[in-house]
Amino acid sequence: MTTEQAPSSGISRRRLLGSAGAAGAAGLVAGGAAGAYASEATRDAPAPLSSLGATAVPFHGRRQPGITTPLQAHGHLLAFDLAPGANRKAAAALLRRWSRTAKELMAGEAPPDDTGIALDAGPSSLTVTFGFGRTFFGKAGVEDQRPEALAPLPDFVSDALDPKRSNGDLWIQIAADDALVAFHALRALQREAADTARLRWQMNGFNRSPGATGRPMTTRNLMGQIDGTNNPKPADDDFERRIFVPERGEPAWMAGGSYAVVRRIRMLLDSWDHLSLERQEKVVGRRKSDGAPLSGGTETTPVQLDKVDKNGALAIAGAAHVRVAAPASNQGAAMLRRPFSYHDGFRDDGAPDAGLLFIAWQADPMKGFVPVQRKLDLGDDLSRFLRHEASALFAVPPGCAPGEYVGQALLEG
Ligand SMILES: C=CC1=C(C)c2cc3[nH]c(cc4nc(cc5[nH]c(cc1n2)c(C)c5CCC(=O)O)C(CCC(=O)O)=C4C)c(C)c3C=C
Ligand SMILES: [Fe+2]
Repeated sequence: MTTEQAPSSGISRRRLLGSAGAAGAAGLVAGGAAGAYASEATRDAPAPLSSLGATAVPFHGRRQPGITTPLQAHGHLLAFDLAPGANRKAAAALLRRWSRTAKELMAGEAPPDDTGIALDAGPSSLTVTFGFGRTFFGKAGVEDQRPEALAPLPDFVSDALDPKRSNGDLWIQIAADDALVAFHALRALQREAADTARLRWQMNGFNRSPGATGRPMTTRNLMGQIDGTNNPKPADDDFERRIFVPERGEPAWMAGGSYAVVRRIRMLLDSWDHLSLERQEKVVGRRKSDGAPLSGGTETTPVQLDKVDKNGALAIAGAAHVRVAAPASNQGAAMLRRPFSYHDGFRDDGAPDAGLLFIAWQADPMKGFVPVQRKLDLGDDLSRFLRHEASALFAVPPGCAPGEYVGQALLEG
């Protein structure tokens, strides 16, 4: 992952707290000299933010934030449909509003008419990422600009998709290390959709909070596995080529952008939890405790798919998830997986409605998600414990420069 995050120098949202917040703080300590001193201190010199709160990710840049940004603890995925009659001009105005607000919120600044939900907090690594779904282009009158890569994903045998929670004209991924900061952004952006776009679906997810483990670690999913180890790394020679559309790519407005495949994948946790540890590890091909491949070594040791044990059996079984999903088994197909776990209570049958909001980033879904999912669909031991319940594909344009908005080259090009 990149190191694009930096502690923010600004505490502008906290300064905006102003006298109302200070009066509240004073109320807590009213009644003596110490109280007067505390209220003065609260107004003029707020305590420094923790590094978690102070960390800001830049909104402007070559890439949109939220793709190579280290995973945050809280995520919201929102899909919108354009309202009837909303045309290209209205869509452009919406993207301009959304981009301005995203920039302010990511810097820890309060937008006009602020709801106050995130008062006191710093930017907390907030990222906001915007994408366009296949159905956007016809409605906005820019059909000729629709990328070929946005062709509908093929059907997969294991699909049990809910159309109401799939697809969408516009997509926003919001993520932050503070739950209130993330919800604050969601509320601000949803209010700004106003009459131009209506919410189609929303999914809420989470990851480990920074600082929860003794040292920084790859996150775990709800099956208890360390998940994300063998992701392409920004330092890899072919990282840019695999994840981002090349500068001379087609269509021109997508150069430097990426494609996000979003799948809501429910885990059959009751069945999974009944498997022995040995069986669980065989299904994945890695140790549960530390994520080390069953072919030996530690978490980061390269997987040896041809390694055999003393009995001549493959160390990583033929249908183990890491074998079937590996680039070596899929003519080099690779994607950057950047998921959130989710838990939406319990189903009528008593099973947890929980799993993974799987988000895969790639330069071309036909060279990333599609071939790998086809292979998994046919013979992956892990798939027996998964249900793909919703699916979407979005074109995520490159980042924008100060004064511009995301998608400007599409909507004004
Ligand atoms: C189509 C792509 C993939 C889907 C869908 C998918 C679902 C899924 N995966 C896990 C858990 C793990 N996946 C791991 C590795 C891994 N998974 C994919 C692809 C999909 N996974 C790839 C390309 C890889 C890397 C393979 C390799 O090159 O070694 C792992 C191992 C640790 C890691 O490398 O991240 C785990 C664990 C779940 C739970 C899941 C659906 C809910
Ligand atoms: Fe996987």
